[in-house]
Amino acid sequence: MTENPTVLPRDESTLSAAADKAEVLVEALPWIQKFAGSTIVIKYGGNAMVNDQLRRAFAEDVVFLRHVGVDPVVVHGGGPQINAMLEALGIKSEFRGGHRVTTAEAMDVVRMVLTGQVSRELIGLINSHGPYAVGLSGEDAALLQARRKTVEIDGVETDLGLVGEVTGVNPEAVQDILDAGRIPVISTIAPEFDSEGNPTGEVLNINADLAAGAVASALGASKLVMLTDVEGLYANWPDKSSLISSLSAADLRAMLPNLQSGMIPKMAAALAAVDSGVPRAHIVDGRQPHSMLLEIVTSAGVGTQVVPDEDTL
Ligand SMILES: Nc1ncnc2c1ncn2[C@@H]1O[C@H](COP(=O)(O)OP(=O)(O)O)[C@@H](O)[C@H]1O
Ligand SMILES: CC(=O)N[C@@H](CCC(=O)OP(=O)(O)O)C(=O)O
Repeated sequence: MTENPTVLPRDESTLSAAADKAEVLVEALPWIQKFAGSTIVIKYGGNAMVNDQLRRAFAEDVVFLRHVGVDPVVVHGGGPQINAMLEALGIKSEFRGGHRVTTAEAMDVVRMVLTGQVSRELIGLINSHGPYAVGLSGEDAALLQARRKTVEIDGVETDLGLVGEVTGVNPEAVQDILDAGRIPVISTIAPEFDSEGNPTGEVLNINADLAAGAVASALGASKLVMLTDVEGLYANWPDKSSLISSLSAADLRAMLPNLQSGMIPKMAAALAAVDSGVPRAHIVDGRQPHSMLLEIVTSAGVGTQVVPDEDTL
């Protein structure tokens, strides 16, 4: 007995739309070949997590990368989510030089929101595709070590409370998770160490961009991609016509003293990563679904990229 063949109606436009989709897949091939087997650190900023559609698209992109042989490492922020919780609890907080001045009271909230809320939600979304994501904070397996950070404001060294800068990364903690075929999701809380290298027993709040830069350097990542709530770095913020598509580490170093607010740690992190051998750092618009995947697997560079000086000679 023969089955009747199924005949699907096809018109020219359906066929051409299908061909367009195939083009996109084929365009991805050289990029997939280039990055298969390499580590890409993705910093997912709190401002790029503003709705369910974006969060779901992010999780899909990360799982896609993992399935085409890339080792994605997620370092997440959560500034707006911390703000909301501090406000609900009536705890005041302010930013200096792009960092939250963090009191002991605020630190408890930062730790709770980053490790107990933002990280858990992200892990849940990624794991809706399979058992991939494993959460860890900088406190786990000695992943991060930190010391107190101060910032210079108008020539004055200014204290930030329980805010840290990363002094060491233990990449094995992350590598073990990657080697098991899973996706590490990192919250940026770190134990404090004194100048003799002994733990003080305190934990510090680390800006997620700076932590992502340090993790990318320690892992020898082939890219650092930072998702935020602007298209990229503007030369004359807030003039939207001044978006920079590519700049060298030297150009960025010259711009750094004049940057403002959240762009200070973000671009410092991009520079530190490129200076320590990460071949590319990208700032992409996390408000556009799949912007991260587009940056990695297409030739249509989106946002701003920072390249080592030798690449521009
Ligand atoms: N030169 C600049 N180019 C782009 N954005 C800038 C610039 N200077 C300051 N900003 C501000 O930096 C913000 C991004 O930093 P931040 O709020 O810390 O983002 P995230 O939470 O994604 O880390 C932008 O929303 C913008 O308001
Ligand atoms: C010291 C410091 O500022 N820590 C940040 C940590 C979270 C973060 O960096 O979140 P985004 O990436 O969403 O900005 C904070 O408390 O907001």
